[in-house]
Amino acid sequence: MRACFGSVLHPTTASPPLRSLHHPARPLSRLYVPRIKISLATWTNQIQRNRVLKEAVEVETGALEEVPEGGSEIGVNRFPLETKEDGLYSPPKVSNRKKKKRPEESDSEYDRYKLRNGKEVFEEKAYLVGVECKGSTGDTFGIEESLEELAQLADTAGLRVVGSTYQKLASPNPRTYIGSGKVAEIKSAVHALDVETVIFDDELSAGQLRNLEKAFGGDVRVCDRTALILDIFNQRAATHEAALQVSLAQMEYQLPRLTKMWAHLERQAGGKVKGMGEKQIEVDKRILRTQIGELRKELESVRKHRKQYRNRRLSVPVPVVSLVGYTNAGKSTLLNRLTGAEVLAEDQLFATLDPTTRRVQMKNGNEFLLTDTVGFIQKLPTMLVAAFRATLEEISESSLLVHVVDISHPLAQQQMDAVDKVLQELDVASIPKLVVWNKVDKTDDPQRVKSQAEKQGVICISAINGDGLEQFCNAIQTKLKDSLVPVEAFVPYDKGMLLNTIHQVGMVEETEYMENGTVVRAHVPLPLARLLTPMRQHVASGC
Ligand SMILES: Nc1nc2c(ncn2[C@@H]2O[C@H](COP(=O)(O)OP(=O)(O)OP(=O)(O)O)[C@@H](O)[C@H]2O)c(=O)[nH]1
Ligand SMILES: [Mg+2]
Repeated sequence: MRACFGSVLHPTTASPPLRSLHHPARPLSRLYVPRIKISLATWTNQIQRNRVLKEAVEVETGALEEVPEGGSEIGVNRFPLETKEDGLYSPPKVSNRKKKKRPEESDSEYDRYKLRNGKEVFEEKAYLVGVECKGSTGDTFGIEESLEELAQLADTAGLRVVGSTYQKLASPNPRTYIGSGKVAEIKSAVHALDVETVIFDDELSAGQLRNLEKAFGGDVRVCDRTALILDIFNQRAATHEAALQVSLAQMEYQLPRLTKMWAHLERQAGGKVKGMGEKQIEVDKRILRTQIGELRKELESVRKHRKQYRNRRLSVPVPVVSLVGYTNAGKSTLLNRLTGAEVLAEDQLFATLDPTTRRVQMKNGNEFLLTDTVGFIQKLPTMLVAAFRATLEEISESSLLVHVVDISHPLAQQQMDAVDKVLQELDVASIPKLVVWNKVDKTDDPQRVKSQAEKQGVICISAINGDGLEQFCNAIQTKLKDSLVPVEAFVPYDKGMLLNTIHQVGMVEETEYMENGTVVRAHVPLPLARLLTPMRQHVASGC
């Protein structure tokens, strides 16, 4: 038995066993307990290790036949992400018969145990499938580029991609997403390459998942991009809150996909227990709903604590600047560079899940808070972004959004569009935005990129070597000023701290020292303007 992406279900009570999400034949004995995080890869380990050990024993005892020299073994690299011009994949010409193993193949199975994120994981073989709908606009990701990104996601999740294919369709097939010819073609590729998981580049319905698994044969798991991203989030969640919100998102993803999972039992019983599957789904759904409810309650209490901390932070009204952008654009590297924070920054997708906030002090003494947030990706379901409420709150309460773009990426423009789309969905398009082109050092012609940026009024930086950061901070200051509120207030001398804060976070134009206090004219962030309200009234009446 192998687990599906995110389908780590554990029992809390003596409930009937839940079945694997996409695989009725694989019973999952326990219902979900969110505190225990087991990713697809780690879950697979023990089962796979047993399989490998069994095969090794069989080899030792000569239970398996030798494969002749130059036999029909398929190397995993023989079909690396290749499709023909027309998008049609030619399945390898090998028999579908169960392949015979050589002794050294057991060793190569051992090679598939890798250390990822500090955990030993078994690299499952994955095969990727995409669909390009005719009429889709050319300014978005092309199908090959989207599949390339899916391969990166699969790699991040700890899978080994052994091949891919795509199909051009007028519209997806409601039953199997792809056409029947393509299903047959993938089936032979899957068997020839010993594929364990087929990943679709778009979200599939419960029916499509079930039909595809049935079509590919018992042992192959089918999942989609969303489930893959959820699995990465599950592996990477580092804080209690992140773990809880990923678990919740996984369960919410699973709930509608539990439909008719038990229909196979009716078939096994020759149709004598009609309705049994139906009842079991209801039981499973009820258990899952109860757990979703409990998880929500737990999340709420964790969030309450975080809110208290945020409120304390907001009582010092320093403007908040949030770094947003495509995953891997260099947001965390920029935060680290500017603040000396030690946020994990690496060449992997979704390295950051939890927001981190640090104070940045500029040369003129002005300050702002800089927040690093979870990266976005194309085809990211809004429900998934919404799950990261902490990130959302940070973004929506910012004075300024800095959109970090990896300008060295061949699809920089498409990535920018994808980020803008998510920001629109999050309803934060009204917050002022500053676009920065990062990784300029990595481009072929940094000088040309810089002059292009200048023409467009965009800041060019290299977070890794610090190039352009002073200009970047100045641009932030100018932008922040646009979002500041002009105030004129009388600050009594016994409220000297407040005057300091105005100097720290606002822009002071004029100060006048009176007998009992200071009259100050400045631009300050909205929260500070609110704090100063009584003193502004004082100005109106007393000066
Ligand atoms: N050459 C170059 N590499 C950079 C630059 N900035 C970041 N990187 C690299 O890009 C990779 C991703 O950087 P991160 O800071 O983790 O990116 P991120 O936007 O935080 O990514 P997520 O957390 O996944 O959303 C890392 O390997 C960085 O070293 C840069 O200015 N130049
Ligand atoms: Mg990051």
